[in-house]
Amino acid sequence: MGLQDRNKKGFRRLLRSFKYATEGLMYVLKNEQNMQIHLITAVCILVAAYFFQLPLNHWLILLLVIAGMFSLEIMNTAIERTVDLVTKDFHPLAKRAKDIAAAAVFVYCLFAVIIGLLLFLPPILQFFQKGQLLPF
Ligand SMILES: Nc1ncnc2c1ncn2[C@@H]1O[C@H](COP(=O)(O)OP(=O)(O)OP(=O)(O)O)[C@@H](O)[C@H]1O
Repeated sequence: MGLQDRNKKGFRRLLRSFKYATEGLMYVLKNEQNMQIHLITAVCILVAAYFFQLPLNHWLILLLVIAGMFSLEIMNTAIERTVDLVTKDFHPLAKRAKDIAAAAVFVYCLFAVIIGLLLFLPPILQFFQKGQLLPF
């Protein structure tokens, strides 16, 4: 979209916004190792949720946590690139901004792990108590 189109409204602008958002998503997926790790982890978690036949409300919690994780990593990358745009030199404030953005992802990750344990531990324990080899 040219900068002159910024104030235009309508379906075409909506489509363009979608295209740019997709480009941003593809960039993060291609270039950010952490995002690739989040993606692989999310797939494993969803496969595990399927095998352990988690109830719908647990699926909804998992999906919310995964969506939050992805969104936060994307915002973290946006902040990193913005800081790089402002300065390529070492600057204490650049360090602060990047470290704080990374801290947001870290805090979310910690709570995501706690939520994952709370959701998966009961079915895992039940699975071993039953002495089953496979949960299906
Ligand atoms: N311009 C800068 N000035 C001072 N410290 C910086 C600067 N750029 C990066 N750092 C420090 O280096 C760390 C790593 O920064 P970098 O931009 O490489 O991100 P990253 O940790 O590789 O993130 P990711 O792996 O998610 O891309 C930052 O958290 C910060 O502490």
